[in-house]
Amino acid sequence: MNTLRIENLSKIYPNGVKALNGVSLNISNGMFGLLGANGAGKSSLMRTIASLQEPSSGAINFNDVDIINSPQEVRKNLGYLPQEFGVYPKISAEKLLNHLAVLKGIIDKKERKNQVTALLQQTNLYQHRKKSVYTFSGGMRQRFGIAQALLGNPQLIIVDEPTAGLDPEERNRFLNLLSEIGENVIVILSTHIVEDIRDLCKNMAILAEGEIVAQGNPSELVKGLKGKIWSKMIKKDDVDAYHKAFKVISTKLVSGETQIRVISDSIPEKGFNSIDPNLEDLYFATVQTNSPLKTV
Ligand SMILES: Nc1ncnc2c1ncn2[C@@H]1O[C@H](COP(=O)(O)OP(=O)(O)OP(=O)(O)O)[C@@H](O)[C@H]1O
Repeated sequence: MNTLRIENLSKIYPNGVKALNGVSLNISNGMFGLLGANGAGKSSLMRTIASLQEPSSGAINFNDVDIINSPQEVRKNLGYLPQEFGVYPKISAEKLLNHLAVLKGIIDKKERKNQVTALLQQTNLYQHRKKSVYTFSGGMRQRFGIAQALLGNPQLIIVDEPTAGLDPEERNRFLNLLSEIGENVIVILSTHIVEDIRDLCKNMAILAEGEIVAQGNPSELVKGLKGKIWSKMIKKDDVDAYHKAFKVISTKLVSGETQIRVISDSIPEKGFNSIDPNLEDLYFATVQTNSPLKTV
């Protein structure tokens, strides 16, 4: 079992932006979802765990080794799919993966060939191996990104917003691939898409303005909201008034009408219906009230 312990991590960039503020997390094998809006600090956290940048303060231990003082410990165990993978050279996927395997230190030629072939098959790219990656679709590129991240059998895999821009079929295929991998290693999936986390992650955290505002098992966290989420269909013109009167967590157009969802310990007023909370409610409720909700 691999363990990643993050304690009281903060990151202040030279321009004074405090991107992370006292982040503490315990992560073990399986898929861990990190949910947060744009600018919440997800990439800052991912880059710091990947030892691409140092934190301003705090500690990170991977399998009980301090990886801020010994970054090579995490680097040799790391598979990283950054948000921007950069420009692909005009060589075939197979050649590029082989080249990346050399860079990752897989020097034995036979072993390298075996790994490259197995990973192209696992990511369903084997039939496209002779094509250049820059001709690939978004989904194929992300699958190639995972193939390169898996070179060298890493124990810690970090994927930063991997599903943005993928069509639903590719997104499904990609997420299934991740969950297969996540059984025996740590996979940290950073995303602003609630659905990416709902079905796949046994543990998650919500990051807002550099702080962890909720963490735990997604369904346990959602259970904590039971009986507290109320909905009502209202006129579009009344939205502002409801925002002033109640803790509105979301407003949605449903068949041309406006549905508001409100968080409240008891019925807010006549006409509201109690509804089963979902992960999206948890996300909006937590980010807006910013009150830490924790389960053990
Ligand atoms: N190298 C940097 N120098 C200065 N500020 C930075 C740097 N990188 C990120 N920031 C700032 O830190 C904050 C957190 O950014 P970060 O990219 O970590 O968030 P994010 O949750 O990954 O968002 P996104 O999904 O938009 O990438 C933002 O205010 C951002 O502008």
